[in-house]
Amino acid sequence: MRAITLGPEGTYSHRATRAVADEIVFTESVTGIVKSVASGDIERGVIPIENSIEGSVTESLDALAECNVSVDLEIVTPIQHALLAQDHDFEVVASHAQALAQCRTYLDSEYPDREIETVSSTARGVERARNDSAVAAIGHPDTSGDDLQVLAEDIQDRSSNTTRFVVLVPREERSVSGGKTSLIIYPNTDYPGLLLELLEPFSERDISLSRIESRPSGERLGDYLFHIDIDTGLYEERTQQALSEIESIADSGWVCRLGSYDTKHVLY
Ligand SMILES: O=C(O)C(=O)Cc1ccccc1
Repeated sequence: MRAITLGPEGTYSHRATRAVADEIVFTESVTGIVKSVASGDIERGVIPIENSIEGSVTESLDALAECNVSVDLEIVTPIQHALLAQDHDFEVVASHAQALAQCRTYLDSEYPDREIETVSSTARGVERARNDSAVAAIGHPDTSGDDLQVLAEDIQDRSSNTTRFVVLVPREERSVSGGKTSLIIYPNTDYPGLLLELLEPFSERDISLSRIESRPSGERLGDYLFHIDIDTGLYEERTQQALSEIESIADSGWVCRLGSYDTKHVLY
């Protein structure tokens, strides 16, 4: 099975993808991964979606809002960051925005005067550090190779740092058989109590939400898409009933069923 994920080699996304694919290709943007799967160029895509310290990867949520791929599996994995550099005399810390945010307290207390550089992935930051002694990277300790030192390990702000990735498949392969479901609701309207109304069909059927996140629709200020994950599968009658009720409330907009899936916990 061929899968595309965030590269270059050595990213956390790469490590997660190894659990589901034997052939892995890389690109430098989450949007590019979603596009490759939607167009049928590559069978699977793996993107980071949410982190226990830093929250949602908004680029991922926005790319999924096109609703042209499906979620087939979620991968949950602990993340332990290391600080990597040629030596201690670095001036810049380069990494993915999520990694920098997950280590904010550490950087503020240990290296308050160093410049921060956001790059497209942790592995890209490691590459920067390998090519430039003025740069340190935050990434997985195994990416240090022969030319970088691991200056510090476990530098994330909380010892428990977990990231959730999703495995994407083309829309035609959408599964209804997993135990969790991801949805996007775009009501395209606004009135007092709208969100309450949209959530009641879940509550009435004892369906628990594991996540709700609003993202701007891009249409106008104050207009939102709601990304919702629930703890039931699309194959369940109560999920179908709740969704048809929600569809009639959101009849000026749309409801996207991204798919039902199970969870794989990956330790590496
Ligand atoms: O840049 C990477 O290595 C990624 O895969 C994105 C990411 C960054 C930080 C934590 C989890 C995923």
